[in-house]
Amino acid sequence: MIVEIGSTMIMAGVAGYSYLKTKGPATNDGEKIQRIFANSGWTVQEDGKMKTVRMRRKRKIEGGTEYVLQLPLGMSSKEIIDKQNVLEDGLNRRSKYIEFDPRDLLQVKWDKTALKQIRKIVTDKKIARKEIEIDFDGMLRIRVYNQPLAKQIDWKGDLLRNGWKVPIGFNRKEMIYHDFDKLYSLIVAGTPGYGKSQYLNMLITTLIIMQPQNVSFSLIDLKEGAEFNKFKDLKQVKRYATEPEEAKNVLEAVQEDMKKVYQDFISKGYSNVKEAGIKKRHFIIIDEGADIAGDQSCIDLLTEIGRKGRAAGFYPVYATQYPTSRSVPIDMKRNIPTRLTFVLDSGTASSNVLDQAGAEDLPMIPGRAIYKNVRCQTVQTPYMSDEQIKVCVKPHITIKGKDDQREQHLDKTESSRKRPLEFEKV
Ligand SMILES: Nc1ncnc2c1ncn2[C@@H]1O[C@H](COP(=O)(O)OP(=O)(O)OP(=O)(O)O)[C@@H](O)[C@H]1O
Repeated sequence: MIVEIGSTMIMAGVAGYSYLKTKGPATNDGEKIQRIFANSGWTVQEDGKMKTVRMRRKRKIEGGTEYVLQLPLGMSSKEIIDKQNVLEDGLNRRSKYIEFDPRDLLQVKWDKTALKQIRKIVTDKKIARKEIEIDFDGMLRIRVYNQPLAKQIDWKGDLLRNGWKVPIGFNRKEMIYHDFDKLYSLIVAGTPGYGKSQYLNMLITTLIIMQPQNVSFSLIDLKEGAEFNKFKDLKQVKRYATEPEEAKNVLEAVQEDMKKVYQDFISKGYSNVKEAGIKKRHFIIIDEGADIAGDQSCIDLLTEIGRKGRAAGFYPVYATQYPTSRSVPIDMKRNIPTRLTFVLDSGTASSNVLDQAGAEDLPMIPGRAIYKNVRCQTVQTPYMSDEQIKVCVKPHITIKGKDDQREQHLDKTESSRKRPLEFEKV
């Protein structure tokens, strides 16, 4: 009986499949992509004919399929990348009828649970949402993933690396890192509640664990100290400000320090701290940069630190909830090309940070972000709990207050201190 039901369903499935293939809606993602291009009017005119993309190749990748398409002359890849959501929605579109690919029957074990298994396949298909990534390297590459990225990646000691490499996020294949000694600074943006501040906390803590003797910070927390308060008494924190007026003083002091380091290695005939063998690095971390954006002198200082700081080992990390053309000015972007953007509320906000749309279409998952280092990648940033942060920074708390005390402590050796957690560096 079960066998009879099974064979009838397979026959019906095969017949239905052949019909849909020729007449009905597109049934596989490659066909759907081409159909979306045609239906959305993504075409150009050439010799009096309408031309659209041509599918050149497809290949299996981890967790999905990559489609490689050739664009006709005159079609802009940026416009397509900006409309990524149209492609993603098209690939996730469900018709009213139950979508069932006859090939799914091959997974079914034909016993008394067969109907239950079929129901499960249909339900799984209903709730699964495909995610895509688009790139252009002369060909348009559309990667379609069958499963979404993990919703949480917990921070663990094995994420630590040598040097100044800090984890950015998991991109489905691996954890990707921002190497501050190569890429220097970073702009971080994101609507409240999606992980921007948590990321900054993780970044500070990771740097302290990795380089307790060599790292120092100027922390500017314009959320009235709500975020960086827990770090202010650490010996690595050289300066700390919570008001825009203090922020300017901090930036001026950083500029002075930077000049001294500069003059020091230049006078010895070196062109940067790496060549000079100087191990110290200073991070200027600003949470809610929009609050100083109205003060042009602060923006000018920050832009100069972004430009000259590379050679001197002074690396700014500038974060904002409101990425407008004022809070992320063009000069700053020119000097800080690498960006990390969590969910944003509009394509305009996304363009202000990434120079392209996309962050407004990220799923509303805390920690989900786009990292742009030349090309954009969607990542899930590592989650470090407040408890983990407390444990890791506790051994570094020192007498609070004056800068000279902090500096003195910075110069002391670390040998007598126990590391908060033992981690293996890779
Ligand atoms: N990487 C992450 N993975 C999983 N959950 C996260 C992650 N980052 C943050 N969260 C969760 O989201 C909440 C909000 O994060 P966070 O405070 O960093 O947001 P925010 O964008 O900085 O907001 P605000 O700008 O108001 O500070 C956190 O309390 C945490 O529960």
